[in-house]
Amino acid sequence: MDFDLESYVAGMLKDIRERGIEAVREYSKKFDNYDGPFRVTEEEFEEAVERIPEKDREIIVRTVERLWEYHERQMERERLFLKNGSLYGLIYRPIRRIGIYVPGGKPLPSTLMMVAVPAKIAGVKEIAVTIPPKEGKVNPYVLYVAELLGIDEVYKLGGVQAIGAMAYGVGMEKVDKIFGPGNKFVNEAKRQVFGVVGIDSLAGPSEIAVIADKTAEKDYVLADLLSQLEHGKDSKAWLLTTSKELADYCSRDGIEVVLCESLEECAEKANEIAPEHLEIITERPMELVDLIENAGAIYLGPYTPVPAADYFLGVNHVLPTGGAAKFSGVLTVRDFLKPISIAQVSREEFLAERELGLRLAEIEGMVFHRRSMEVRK
Ligand SMILES: NC(=O)c1ccc[n+]([C@@H]2O[C@H](COP(=O)([O-])OP(=O)(O)OC[C@H]3O[C@@H](n4cnc5c(N)ncnc54)[C@H](O)[C@@H]3O)[C@@H](O)[C@H]2O)c1
Ligand SMILES: N[C@H](CO)Cc1c[nH]c[nH+]1
Ligand SMILES: [Zn+2]
Repeated sequence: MDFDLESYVAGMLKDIRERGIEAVREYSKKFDNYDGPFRVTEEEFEEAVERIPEKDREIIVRTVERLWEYHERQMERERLFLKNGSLYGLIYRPIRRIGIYVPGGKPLPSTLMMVAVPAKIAGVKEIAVTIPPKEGKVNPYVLYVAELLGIDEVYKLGGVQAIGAMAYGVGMEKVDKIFGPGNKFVNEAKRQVFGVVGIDSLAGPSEIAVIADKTAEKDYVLADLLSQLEHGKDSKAWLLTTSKELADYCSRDGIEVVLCESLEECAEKANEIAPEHLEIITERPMELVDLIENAGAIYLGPYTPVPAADYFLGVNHVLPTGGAAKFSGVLTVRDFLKPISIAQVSREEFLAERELGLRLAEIEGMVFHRRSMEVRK
C-alpha cells in the first residue's frame, strides 16, 4: 500500500493537539533524537555566536544588507483617497506574532535571513524560530543570524512537531502565522494547520527548471540543475531545451530532460510544471518572459544562477513548490502585513447612494441590514 502522507501527518497533529508537550517530546526524540529542553538559552546563544569567525560575520551582515535593500522597496504604505467628501482606502498593520521554520536536514541559516528580514521591515513584533537540533544543538550560524536580527526566541524543534507546537501553542505561545520552507512532512503539516494559523505558502522540496537553447554554456546549465537536486531526494530538476546536444549532456540521474521543437513549446511546458525556480538561458531570454505564467521566480541569462538567488542577490528564496506557483508566489513583505479597509463616508454621499444598499438588502432578504441604512437621516 502507498504511504499516505496526509493521514500520517494528520495523526501526528491530532496527537500533538490532544497530548501537548508529551507528544511533541516523543516525536522530537523519535525523529531528532532530542527530548528537551526546547528553548535555546542565553548561554547557548553566547557560546554559538562567539564561535562565528569575523570573516563569516561580515559575509552575513553584507548579505542581510542586500536583502534589506531589496525588500524595503516592497513595504506597503497607506492608500487613501477622497471622493465626494468621503474617505476610503487601505491601511496596513503587521502580524503581531509569527513563527519561522528553519529547515535542519542541512541547516539553512540563509532561510532565516530570507524570512526574518521582510518580517522586520514589515514591523512584526514577536518572532519565534524553530529548527531541528543536531545532537541537541542548534546550528551556530542560525543563532548568529537570529541575534543579528534581534530574535531571542529559538526552539530546538523540527518537522511536524515544530509546526504543531507553533500552531497550537505547545511549549510556547501560539503564533498567528507560520513562515518558512521545509521537507514534505513540514509542508503537509503547514497545509493542515492553515485556518488555525496563517501560512506563507507551500514551500516544499526545492525545484529548478531551465529553459535553454544552443547558445547556453552546457556546464552552467548542468551545474544549476544539480544545485537544487542537492537539497534532497524529493527535489526536482527539469531541462526544457531546443538543443539535442545540451539534452544529451544533461541526461543524468534525477534530471528530467524534455527536447522541444521551439522555445515557445519550452515555455508551455514550464507553465505546466509551474516550477519553484525557472532559469532562462537563451540568446534573448527577456523575449520569453511574456510567455511565462507559472513560476515562483524567473532568473534570466548566464549570470543569474539559482544558488546566487538562494544566497546573495537579495531576492527571496522562499518560494512555492509542487505546482503551488499556479496559485501563489514568492515571499514578500506583504505576507507579514494585514490590509485593513477603512472608510469614513460623508452625509451627502451616504444619502445620495444609499438606495443601492437598500435595494440589495431587499434582494437578499436582510431586513436589519436595510434598517441600519434607512434609520440614518
Ligand atoms: N521552497 C523553498 O522555498 C525552500 C527553501 C529552502 C529549503 N527548501 C527545502 O526544504 C527542505 C528541507 O528539508 P530537510 O529534510 O533538510 O529539513 P526539514 O527541517 O524540513 O525536515 C527535517 C525534519 O523532518 C522530520 N522528519 C524526518 N523524517 C520524518 C518522518 N519519517 N516522519 C515524520 N517526520 C520526519 C524530522 O522531525 C526532522 O526534524 C528541502 O527539501 C529543501 O529543498 C525549500
Ligand atoms: N534553493 C532553496 C530554495 O528552494 C534555498 C536554499 C537555501 N540554501 C541553499 N538553497
Ligand atoms: Zn538551494
